[in-house]
Amino acid sequence: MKLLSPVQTRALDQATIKAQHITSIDLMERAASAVTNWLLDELRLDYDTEIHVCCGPGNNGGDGLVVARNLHRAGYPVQLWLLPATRHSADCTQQQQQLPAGLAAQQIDPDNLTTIAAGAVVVDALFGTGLSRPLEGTAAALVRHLNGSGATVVAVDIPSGLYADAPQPADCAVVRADYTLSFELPKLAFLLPQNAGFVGDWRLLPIGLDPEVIHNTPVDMHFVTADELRGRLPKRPKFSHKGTFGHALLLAGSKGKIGAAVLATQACLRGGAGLVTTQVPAVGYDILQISAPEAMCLTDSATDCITELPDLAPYAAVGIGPGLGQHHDTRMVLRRLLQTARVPLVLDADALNMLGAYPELQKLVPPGALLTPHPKEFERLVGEPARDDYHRLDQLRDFAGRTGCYCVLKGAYTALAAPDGTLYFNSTGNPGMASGGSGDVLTGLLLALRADKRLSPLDAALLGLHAHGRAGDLALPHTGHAGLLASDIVRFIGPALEELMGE
Ligand SMILES: NC(=O)C1=CN([C@@H]2O[C@H](COP(=O)(O)OP(=O)(O)OC[C@H]3O[C@@H](n4cnc5c(N)ncnc54)[C@H](O)[C@@H]3O)[C@@H](O)[C@H]2O)[C@@H](O)CC1
Ligand SMILES: Nc1ncnc2c1ncn2[C@@H]1O[C@H](COP(=O)(O)OP(=O)(O)O)[C@@H](O)[C@H]1O
Ligand SMILES: [K+]
Repeated sequence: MKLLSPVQTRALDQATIKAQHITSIDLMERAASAVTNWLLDELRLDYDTEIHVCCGPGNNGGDGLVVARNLHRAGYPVQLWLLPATRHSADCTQQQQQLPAGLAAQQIDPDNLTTIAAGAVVVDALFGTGLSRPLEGTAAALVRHLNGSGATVVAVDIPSGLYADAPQPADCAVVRADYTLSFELPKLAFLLPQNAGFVGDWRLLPIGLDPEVIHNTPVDMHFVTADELRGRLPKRPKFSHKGTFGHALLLAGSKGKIGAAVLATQACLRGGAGLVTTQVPAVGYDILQISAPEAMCLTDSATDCITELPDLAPYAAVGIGPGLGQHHDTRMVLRRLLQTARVPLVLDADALNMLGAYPELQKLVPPGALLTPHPKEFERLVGEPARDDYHRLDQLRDFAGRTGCYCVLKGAYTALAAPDGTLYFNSTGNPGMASGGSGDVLTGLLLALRADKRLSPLDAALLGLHAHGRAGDLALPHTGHAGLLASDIVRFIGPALEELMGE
């Protein structure tokens, strides 16, 4: 799915109106019907629930007016509140004029805000994507009042006061919604941790926006869904053999962190690599051979950390990082690897930390490599803390563009920046995955997909990120959130990949 800017969203509305020979009011009615149906079917409004609909002066307020009208006609006791404003959008004005006689709109008075019961439902239709400055005055007072009420708040399109694709100045009034009901496509703001407390649980409601216009709108950000990836993982041909899918080499582990090497190795095996060889320090030999008998094991001459780079000739891709440690000799191995590898690389964890600590190493990273930092590792990599989540995305794009690498930023909606600056947000995964080892599993899986010559670097990364999160989602019913371990993710990599396999 494309992530559109507010300007592009407006253009899409206009193009839809033109292409479908409808009016802007028709589109507003569609949006409001979708919201009304969600309130009735999903939130299961009760006839005795206290319901407040708060409307602003623009088309977001217009949506709210229609929701209030729909609920009123369906027999629900709606209290309708209007934000005082000097100018209203034409459609908002028209909807106000067409309110049914029995539904009185009341002006919001900042000095006398209505009491809202904790069990009430509030529909926030104050401001949508037309927000042009932080909320102040009556709007800000109302928002703070709503946020302190304990009511269930349902935001229409976007929580009022939140920008769709830019950061807020600190301490602005922004609605803290329990649910955000947006139309057709998600907004960048929904995907960033700093906005989680505002956006709540977000849903997309289809309103028939023109697919051709969406298709033709150029964007540099995507929210990647299962539908878009399904079929992009090639099937395994009948006469395939272990050489067909590539031989992956993994350099991982140090004393006390051989588990990271085990998890990454298991994930690489489950990710479909034809052959997997893992090099571990001598201390890891028995552990790896016992826990991943399908993999071959190279042992380093050093006991506790990796100090030798094997001959790379047999390998289709090389991964380095999980549990590696940052010993001087290990750093020399990383340097040699970066200098000599002619195959796809996956760099994670301590490999990234060493790139951060030694910028001269960073210059050696070959274009096309795949890097998988979490936010702290990414900060070390770029050597500068991000001001906020938006700035961090700018840094991510800049890093990918500057180095020619594919760089991941791990999190709830893991982002991937391609060298051309395009951002892809992953849509799978759950908070049960926020525990040690999940990232090691991702590295192993991505390594397997990078070793498969049939896949482009971009597809390998997108499929791997998706399947990793999906495997976590498939594991969840068996483990619960707290009980979800990285090894559970490994167990479900196979089924997750199977869902993406095409003809
Ligand atoms: N395709 C879609 O997404 C559709 C969107 N519609 C709705 O239309 C909305 C966008 O409507 P508008 O463009 O009218 O935008 P808004 O409803 O957000 O209102 C913008 C108006 O508020 C004023 N304003 C902006 N920031 C303010 C502030 N901080 N304090 C006071 N006034 C402020 C602006 O000057 C402008 O007059 C969407 O969010 C959505 O709810 C639907 O009606 C139809 C379909
Ligand atoms: N709340 C979450 N929702 C979805 N995925 C998550 C969440 N928290 C963590 N993950 C995923 O789990 C992995 C954690 O990686 P990382 O932080 O490197 O862990 P570790 O180093 O312990 O293996 C990442 O792929 C991340 O996207
Ligand atoms: K809103």
